Amino acid sequence: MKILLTGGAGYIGTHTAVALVEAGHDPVIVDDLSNSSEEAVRRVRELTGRQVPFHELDLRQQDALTAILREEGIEAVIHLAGLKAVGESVAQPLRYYGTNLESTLSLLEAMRASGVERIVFSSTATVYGAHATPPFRESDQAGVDVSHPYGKTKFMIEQILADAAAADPALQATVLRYFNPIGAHPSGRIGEDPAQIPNNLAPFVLQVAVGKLPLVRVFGNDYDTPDGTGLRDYLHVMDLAEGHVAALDRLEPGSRVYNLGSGTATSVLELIESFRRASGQPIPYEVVARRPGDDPATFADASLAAQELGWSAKRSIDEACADSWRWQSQNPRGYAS
Ligand SMILES: NC(=O)c1ccc[n+]([C@@H]2O[C@H](COP(=O)([O-])OP(=O)(O)OC[C@H]3O[C@@H](n4cnc5c(N)ncnc54)[C@H](O)[C@@H]3O)[C@@H](O)[C@H]2O)c1
Ligand SMILES: O=c1ccn([C@@H]2O[C@H](COP(=O)(O)OP(=O)(O)O[C@H]3O[C@H](CO)[C@H](O)[C@H](O)[C@H]3O)[C@@H](O)[C@H]2O)c(=O)[nH]1
Repeated sequence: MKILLTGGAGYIGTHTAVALVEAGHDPVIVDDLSNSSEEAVRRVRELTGRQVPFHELDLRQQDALTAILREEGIEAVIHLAGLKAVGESVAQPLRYYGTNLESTLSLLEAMRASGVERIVFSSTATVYGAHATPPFRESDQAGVDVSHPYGKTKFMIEQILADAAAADPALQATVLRYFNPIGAHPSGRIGEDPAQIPNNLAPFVLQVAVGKLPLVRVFGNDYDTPDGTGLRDYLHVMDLAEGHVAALDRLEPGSRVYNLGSGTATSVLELIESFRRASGQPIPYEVVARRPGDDPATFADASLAAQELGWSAKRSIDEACADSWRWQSQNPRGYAS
Protein backbone atom coordinates (compact mmCIF):
# COMPACT_ATOMS: atom_id res chain seq x y z
CA MET A 1 0.00 0.00 0.00
CA LYS A 2 0.95 3.62 -0.49
CA ILE A 3 1.24 4.96 3.06
CA LEU A 4 1.36 8.56 4.22
CA LEU A 5 3.78 8.64 7.17
CA THR A 6 3.32 11.84 9.16
CA GLY A 7 6.31 12.68 11.34
CA GLY A 8 8.30 10.28 9.18
CA ALA A 9 11.57 12.18 9.62
CA GLY A 10 11.48 11.67 13.41
CA TYR A 11 12.87 8.93 15.64
CA ILE A 12 10.04 6.40 15.34
CA GLY A 13 9.05 7.59 11.84
CA THR A 14 12.41 6.85 10.19
CA HIS A 15 12.41 3.31 11.59
CA THR A 16 8.78 2.82 10.57
CA ALA A 17 9.61 3.97 7.04
CA VAL A 18 12.30 1.29 6.82
CA ALA A 19 9.95 -1.39 8.23
CA LEU A 20 7.25 -0.39 5.72
CA VAL A 21 9.61 -0.75 2.77
CA GLU A 22 10.86 -4.10 4.13
CA ALA A 23 7.22 -5.27 4.24
CA GLY A 24 6.60 -4.22 0.64
CA HIS A 25 4.74 -0.94 1.28
CA ASP A 26 5.51 2.47 -0.22
CA PRO A 27 5.86 5.19 2.43
CA VAL A 28 5.44 8.88 1.62
CA ILE A 29 6.85 11.11 4.36
CA VAL A 30 5.27 14.37 5.48
CA ASP A 31 7.12 16.27 8.20
CA ASP A 32 7.62 19.95 9.00
CA LEU A 33 11.14 19.21 10.34
CA SER A 34 10.33 21.04 13.58
CA ASN A 35 12.06 18.24 15.50
CA SER A 36 14.01 16.48 12.75
CA SER A 37 16.16 17.06 9.70
CA GLU A 38 16.18 16.27 6.01
CA GLU A 39 19.34 14.24 6.61
CA ALA A 40 17.12 11.69 8.40
CA VAL A 41 15.07 11.30 5.22
CA ARG A 42 18.26 10.98 3.17
CA ARG A 43 19.39 8.14 5.47
CA VAL A 44 16.03 6.37 5.07
CA ARG A 45 16.51 6.54 1.30
CA GLU A 46 20.06 5.23 1.66
CA LEU A 47 18.96 2.32 3.86
CA THR A 48 15.97 1.31 1.76
CA GLY A 49 17.54 1.97 -1.63
CA ARG A 50 14.30 3.79 -2.52
CA GLN A 51 13.63 7.41 -3.39
CA VAL A 52 11.03 7.65 -0.60
CA PRO A 53 8.97 10.79 -1.38
CA PHE A 54 9.26 13.59 1.19
CA HIS A 55 7.06 16.67 1.62
CA GLU A 56 8.14 19.34 4.09
CA LEU A 57 4.79 20.48 5.42
CA ASP A 58 3.01 21.40 8.64
CA LEU A 59 -0.03 19.10 8.80
CA ARG A 60 -2.19 22.10 9.60
CA GLN A 61 -1.80 23.23 5.98
CA GLN A 62 -4.89 21.26 5.08
CA ASP A 63 -5.23 22.15 1.40
CA ALA A 64 -1.64 21.25 0.64
CA LEU A 65 -2.04 18.04 2.64
CA THR A 66 -5.19 17.07 0.73
CA ALA A 67 -3.34 17.65 -2.54
CA ILE A 68 -0.52 15.34 -1.40
CA LEU A 69 -2.98 12.60 -0.42
CA ARG A 70 -4.58 12.80 -3.86
CA GLU A 71 -1.46 13.24 -5.98
CA GLU A 72 0.48 10.49 -4.21
CA GLY A 73 -2.50 8.10 -4.37
CA ILE A 74 -2.36 7.48 -0.61
CA GLU A 75 -4.30 4.41 0.63
CA ALA A 76 -3.60 4.60 4.38
CA VAL A 77 -2.03 6.94 6.94
CA ILE A 78 0.33 6.30 9.85
CA HIS A 79 0.11 9.42 12.00
CA LEU A 80 3.15 10.02 14.18
CA ALA A 81 3.64 13.78 13.80
CA GLY A 82 3.29 15.83 16.93
CA LEU A 83 5.01 17.36 19.91
CA LYS A 84 6.04 14.87 22.60
CA ALA A 85 7.92 16.45 25.51
CA VAL A 86 5.98 16.06 28.77
CA GLY A 87 7.66 18.94 30.67
CA GLU A 88 7.41 21.30 27.71
CA SER A 89 3.71 20.53 27.42
CA VAL A 90 3.16 21.65 31.02
CA ALA A 91 4.97 24.94 30.30
CA GLN A 92 3.40 25.50 26.85
CA PRO A 93 -0.04 23.84 26.95
CA LEU A 94 -1.60 25.92 24.18
CA ARG A 95 1.22 25.06 21.79
CA TYR A 96 0.71 21.35 22.56
CA TYR A 97 -3.08 21.38 22.26
CA GLY A 98 -2.78 23.55 19.14
CA THR A 99 -0.20 21.43 17.33
CA ASN A 100 -1.33 17.94 18.27
CA LEU A 101 -5.09 18.45 18.00
CA GLU A 102 -5.19 20.84 15.03
CA SER A 103 -2.75 18.66 13.06
CA THR A 104 -4.91 15.60 13.61
CA LEU A 105 -8.17 17.36 12.72
CA SER A 106 -6.57 18.79 9.59
CA LEU A 107 -5.33 15.31 8.66
CA LEU A 108 -8.74 13.69 9.21
CA GLU A 109 -10.43 16.38 7.09
CA ALA A 110 -7.83 15.93 4.35
CA MET A 111 -8.38 12.16 4.46
CA ARG A 112 -12.12 12.63 4.14
CA ALA A 113 -11.72 15.05 1.23
CA SER A 114 -9.50 12.58 -0.62
CA GLY A 115 -11.35 9.38 0.28
CA VAL A 116 -8.63 7.84 2.48
CA GLU A 117 -10.24 5.65 5.15
CA ARG A 118 -7.41 3.94 6.99
CA ILE A 119 -5.37 5.43 9.84
CA VAL A 120 -2.94 4.13 12.47
CA PHE A 121 -2.20 6.59 15.28
CA SER A 122 0.65 6.75 17.81
CA SER A 123 -0.62 7.17 21.33
CA THR A 124 1.19 6.49 24.57
CA ALA A 125 0.97 4.35 27.70
CA THR A 126 0.72 7.66 29.59
CA VAL A 127 -3.02 7.64 28.86
CA TYR A 128 -3.51 4.89 31.46
CA GLY A 129 -2.92 7.57 34.10
CA ALA A 130 -1.64 7.49 37.65
CA HIS A 131 -4.35 5.23 39.08
CA ALA A 132 -3.59 2.28 36.80
CA THR A 133 -1.93 -0.89 38.07
CA PRO A 134 0.46 -2.71 35.73
CA PRO A 135 0.38 -4.70 33.58
CA PHE A 136 -1.87 -2.25 31.71
CA ARG A 137 -4.61 -3.76 29.55
CA GLU A 138 -6.45 -2.01 26.76
CA SER A 139 -9.70 -2.65 28.66
CA ASP A 140 -8.42 -0.65 31.68
CA GLN A 141 -10.02 2.73 32.11
CA ALA A 142 -7.83 5.38 30.47
CA GLY A 143 -7.73 9.16 30.34
CA VAL A 144 -9.12 9.86 33.80
CA ASP A 145 -6.05 11.16 35.61
CA VAL A 146 -3.49 11.99 32.94
CA SER A 147 -1.38 14.67 34.58
CA HIS A 148 0.07 16.64 31.65
CA PRO A 149 -1.18 18.31 28.46
CA TYR A 150 0.91 16.03 26.22
CA GLY A 151 -0.84 12.91 27.50
CA LYS A 152 -4.20 14.64 27.39
CA THR A 153 -3.75 15.53 23.71
CA LYS A 154 -3.08 11.86 22.99
CA PHE A 155 -6.18 10.70 24.84
CA MET A 156 -8.30 13.40 23.18
CA ILE A 157 -7.10 12.22 19.77
CA GLU A 158 -7.99 8.63 20.69
CA GLN A 159 -11.53 9.83 21.42
CA ILE A 160 -11.70 11.91 18.24
CA LEU A 161 -10.78 8.81 16.23
CA ALA A 162 -13.35 6.66 18.04
CA ASP A 163 -16.08 9.26 17.43
CA ALA A 164 -15.07 9.71 13.78
CA ALA A 165 -15.16 5.93 13.25
CA ALA A 166 -18.56 5.70 14.96
CA ALA A 167 -19.93 8.35 12.59
CA ASP A 168 -18.34 6.95 9.43
CA PRO A 169 -18.73 3.18 9.02
CA ALA A 170 -16.02 3.14 6.37
CA LEU A 171 -13.31 4.60 8.63
CA GLN A 172 -10.70 2.12 9.89
CA ALA A 173 -8.74 3.48 12.84
CA THR A 174 -6.17 1.76 15.05
CA VAL A 175 -4.62 3.44 18.09
CA LEU A 176 -1.24 2.13 19.24
CA ARG A 177 -0.27 2.87 22.83
CA TYR A 178 3.51 2.78 22.88
CA PHE A 179 5.47 1.93 25.96
CA ASN A 180 9.14 3.07 26.07
CA PRO A 181 10.94 2.82 22.72
CA ILE A 182 14.74 2.55 22.82
CA GLY A 183 17.43 1.39 20.41
CA ALA A 184 18.17 2.19 16.80
CA HIS A 185 18.34 0.48 13.42
CA PRO A 186 21.13 -2.16 13.56
CA SER A 187 22.92 -0.46 10.65
CA GLY A 188 23.79 2.51 12.90
CA ARG A 189 22.54 4.86 10.15
CA ILE A 190 19.30 6.04 11.80
CA GLY A 191 18.46 6.59 15.45
CA GLU A 192 17.21 9.13 17.97
CA ASP A 193 18.81 12.52 17.37
CA PRO A 194 20.53 13.44 20.64
CA ALA A 195 19.14 16.46 22.49
CA GLN A 196 21.58 18.60 24.48
CA ILE A 197 20.09 17.45 27.80
CA PRO A 198 17.74 14.53 27.16
CA ASN A 199 14.71 14.02 29.40
CA ASN A 200 14.32 10.29 28.88
CA LEU A 201 16.54 7.71 30.49
CA ALA A 202 18.02 5.88 27.47
CA PRO A 203 19.24 8.96 25.56
CA PHE A 204 20.59 10.41 28.81
CA VAL A 205 22.57 7.25 29.59
CA LEU A 206 24.01 7.30 26.05
CA GLN A 207 25.26 10.85 26.55
CA VAL A 208 26.98 9.73 29.76
CA ALA A 209 28.47 6.67 28.02
CA VAL A 210 29.92 8.89 25.31
CA GLY A 211 31.36 11.31 27.91
CA LYS A 212 29.21 14.35 27.10
CA LEU A 213 27.40 14.28 30.44
CA PRO A 214 29.17 13.37 33.70
CA LEU A 215 26.68 10.98 35.33
CA VAL A 216 23.17 9.61 35.29
CA ARG A 217 20.84 10.86 37.97
CA VAL A 218 18.67 7.95 39.08
CA PHE A 219 15.34 9.41 40.12
CA GLY A 220 14.68 7.54 43.37
CA ASN A 221 15.65 4.10 44.69
CA ASP A 222 12.93 3.86 47.32
CA TYR A 223 10.09 2.61 45.13
CA ASP A 224 8.40 -0.67 45.97
CA THR A 225 10.25 -2.50 43.17
CA PRO A 226 12.95 -5.22 43.31
CA ASP A 227 15.91 -2.79 43.34
CA GLY A 228 13.96 0.29 44.42
CA THR A 229 14.24 2.07 41.05
CA GLY A 230 11.44 2.69 38.53
CA LEU A 231 10.27 -0.11 36.25
CA ARG A 232 9.46 0.50 32.59
CA ASP A 233 8.57 -1.55 29.55
CA TYR A 234 11.38 -0.77 27.09
CA LEU A 235 11.00 -2.05 23.55
CA HIS A 236 13.29 -1.91 20.54
CA VAL A 237 12.26 0.80 18.11
CA MET A 238 12.41 -1.69 15.21
CA ASP A 239 9.92 -3.92 17.04
CA LEU A 240 7.74 -0.86 17.50
CA ALA A 241 8.13 0.02 13.82
CA GLU A 242 7.08 -3.49 12.81
CA GLY A 243 4.04 -3.15 15.10
CA HIS A 244 2.79 -0.40 12.78
CA VAL A 245 3.08 -2.69 9.78
CA ALA A 246 1.12 -5.40 11.63
CA ALA A 247 -1.58 -2.89 12.60
CA LEU A 248 -1.80 -1.60 9.04
CA ASP A 249 -2.20 -5.08 7.62
CA ARG A 250 -5.12 -5.83 9.95
CA LEU A 251 -7.15 -2.63 9.80
CA GLU A 252 -10.91 -3.11 9.82
CA PRO A 253 -13.86 -0.71 9.91
CA GLY A 254 -14.26 0.82 13.38
CA SER A 255 -11.69 1.86 15.96
CA ARG A 256 -9.36 -0.34 17.98
CA VAL A 257 -6.65 0.15 20.61
CA TYR A 258 -3.51 -1.93 21.12
CA ASN A 259 -0.60 -1.75 23.54
CA LEU A 260 2.78 -1.98 21.87
CA GLY A 261 5.14 -3.06 24.61
CA SER A 262 7.38 -6.00 25.39
CA GLY A 263 5.33 -6.99 28.43
CA THR A 264 8.47 -7.11 30.60
CA ALA A 265 9.62 -4.64 33.23
CA THR A 266 13.21 -3.38 33.45
CA SER A 267 14.56 -1.19 36.24
CA VAL A 268 16.60 1.98 35.83
CA LEU A 269 19.68 0.22 37.23
CA GLU A 270 19.18 -2.78 34.93
CA LEU A 271 19.01 -0.50 31.89
CA ILE A 272 22.16 1.34 32.95
CA GLU A 273 23.94 -2.02 33.35
CA SER A 274 22.81 -3.13 29.91
CA PHE A 275 24.17 0.08 28.36
CA ARG A 276 27.43 -0.42 30.28
CA ARG A 277 27.83 -3.90 28.79
CA ALA A 278 26.92 -2.72 25.29
CA SER A 279 29.22 0.29 25.29
CA GLY A 280 32.10 -1.05 27.35
CA GLN A 281 32.13 2.37 29.03
CA PRO A 282 31.78 3.09 32.73
CA ILE A 283 28.39 4.72 33.39
CA PRO A 284 28.59 6.54 36.71
CA TYR A 285 25.32 7.35 38.41
CA GLU A 286 24.01 8.90 41.59
CA VAL A 287 20.65 8.39 43.22
CA VAL A 288 18.69 11.62 43.62
CA ALA A 289 15.12 12.42 44.66
CA ARG A 290 12.16 10.95 42.78
CA ARG A 291 11.05 12.94 39.71
CA PRO A 292 7.64 14.45 40.42
CA GLY A 293 4.87 12.70 38.50
CA ASP A 294 6.83 9.49 37.83
CA ASP A 295 4.99 6.20 38.28
CA PRO A 296 6.89 3.46 40.11
CA ALA A 297 6.13 0.87 37.43
CA THR A 298 4.52 0.89 33.99
CA PHE A 299 4.47 -2.11 31.71
CA ALA A 300 2.14 -3.62 29.19
CA ASP A 301 -0.05 -6.63 28.98
CA ALA A 302 1.00 -7.22 25.40
CA SER A 303 -1.28 -10.19 24.71
CA LEU A 304 -3.98 -8.43 22.67
CA ALA A 305 -1.53 -7.27 19.98
CA ALA A 306 -0.12 -10.81 19.89
CA GLN A 307 -3.57 -12.38 19.46
CA GLU A 308 -5.14 -9.91 17.06
CA LEU A 309 -2.20 -8.34 15.21
CA GLY A 310 0.13 -11.32 15.31
CA TRP A 311 2.79 -8.96 16.67
CA SER A 312 5.10 -9.23 19.65
CA ALA A 313 8.41 -7.59 20.53
CA LYS A 314 11.27 -9.92 19.60
CA ARG A 315 14.47 -8.02 20.28
CA SER A 316 16.17 -7.96 23.69
CA ILE A 317 17.13 -4.98 25.82
CA ASP A 318 20.79 -5.86 25.27
CA GLU A 319 20.25 -5.78 21.51
CA ALA A 320 18.54 -2.40 21.78
CA CYS A 321 21.42 -1.02 23.86
CA ALA A 322 24.02 -2.38 21.43
CA ASP A 323 22.15 -0.85 18.47
CA SER A 324 21.83 2.50 20.29
CA TRP A 325 25.52 2.47 21.06
CA ARG A 326 26.39 1.78 17.41
CA TRP A 327 24.23 4.72 16.30
CA GLN A 328 25.66 6.99 19.01
CA SER A 329 29.30 6.10 18.46
CA GLN A 330 29.08 6.33 14.68
CA ASN A 331 27.05 9.58 14.78
CA PRO A 332 28.19 11.45 17.90
CA ARG A 333 26.26 14.56 16.84
CA GLY A 334 23.30 12.64 15.41
CA TYR A 335 22.31 13.65 11.89
CA ALA A 336 24.58 16.71 12.16
CA SER A 337 27.61 14.37 12.35
N1 LIG B 1 9.52 8.47 21.65
C1 LIG B 1 8.69 8.08 22.63
O1 LIG B 1 9.13 7.73 23.74
C2 LIG B 1 7.20 8.04 22.41
C3 LIG B 1 6.40 7.34 23.33
C4 LIG B 1 5.00 7.32 23.12
C5 LIG B 1 4.45 7.97 22.02
N2 LIG B 1 5.25 8.65 21.15
C6 LIG B 1 4.63 9.35 20.03
O2 LIG B 1 5.15 8.84 18.82
C7 LIG B 1 5.20 9.86 17.83
C8 LIG B 1 6.60 9.91 17.25
O3 LIG B 1 7.52 10.14 18.30
P1 LIG B 1 9.08 10.33 18.05
O4 LIG B 1 9.77 9.88 19.28
O5 LIG B 1 9.47 9.75 16.75
O6 LIG B 1 9.14 11.91 18.00
P2 LIG B 1 9.93 12.88 16.98
O7 LIG B 1 9.84 14.25 17.54
O8 LIG B 1 11.27 12.33 16.68
O9 LIG B 1 9.01 12.76 15.67
C9 LIG B 1 7.86 13.51 15.48
C10 LIG B 1 7.99 14.22 14.14
O10 LIG B 1 6.82 15.00 13.90
C11 LIG B 1 7.21 16.20 13.25
N3 LIG B 1 6.13 17.19 13.48
C12 LIG B 1 5.77 17.77 14.65
N4 LIG B 1 4.73 18.59 14.46
C13 LIG B 1 4.39 18.52 13.13
C14 LIG B 1 3.40 19.12 12.32
N5 LIG B 1 2.53 19.99 12.83
N6 LIG B 1 3.36 18.84 11.00
C15 LIG B 1 4.27 17.96 10.47
N7 LIG B 1 5.23 17.37 11.19
C16 LIG B 1 5.29 17.63 12.50
C17 LIG B 1 8.55 16.55 13.86
O11 LIG B 1 9.35 17.38 13.04
C18 LIG B 1 9.19 15.17 14.07
O12 LIG B 1 10.00 14.79 12.97
C19 LIG B 1 4.77 11.15 18.52
O13 LIG B 1 3.41 11.38 18.22
C20 LIG B 1 4.95 10.83 19.99
O14 LIG B 1 4.08 11.57 20.79
C21 LIG B 1 6.61 8.68 21.32
O1 LIG C 1 17.58 10.97 33.83
C1 LIG C 1 16.72 10.12 34.11
C2 LIG C 1 15.57 9.89 33.33
C3 LIG C 1 14.65 8.94 33.74
N1 LIG C 1 14.87 8.22 34.87
C4 LIG C 1 13.91 7.15 35.25
O2 LIG C 1 13.87 6.25 34.16
C5 LIG C 1 12.57 5.72 33.97
C6 LIG C 1 12.09 6.03 32.57
O3 LIG C 1 11.95 7.43 32.40
P1 LIG C 1 11.73 8.09 30.95
O4 LIG C 1 11.71 9.57 31.13
O5 LIG C 1 12.75 7.53 30.00
O6 LIG C 1 10.32 7.51 30.49
P2 LIG C 1 8.86 7.68 31.11
O7 LIG C 1 8.29 6.31 31.23
O8 LIG C 1 8.88 8.50 32.34
O9 LIG C 1 8.07 8.51 29.99
C7 LIG C 1 8.12 8.14 28.61
O10 LIG C 1 7.22 7.12 28.30
C8 LIG C 1 5.86 7.42 28.52
C9 LIG C 1 5.08 6.21 28.06
O11 LIG C 1 4.82 5.43 29.17
C10 LIG C 1 5.44 8.65 27.73
O12 LIG C 1 5.36 8.36 26.35
C11 LIG C 1 6.40 9.78 27.95
O13 LIG C 1 6.11 10.79 27.00
C12 LIG C 1 7.81 9.36 27.76
O14 LIG C 1 8.67 10.43 28.14
C13 LIG C 1 11.70 6.35 35.06
O15 LIG C 1 11.66 5.45 36.16
C14 LIG C 1 12.48 7.61 35.46
O16 LIG C 1 12.29 7.98 36.82
C15 LIG C 1 15.99 8.42 35.66
O17 LIG C 1 16.17 7.76 36.68
N2 LIG C 1 16.88 9.38 35.26
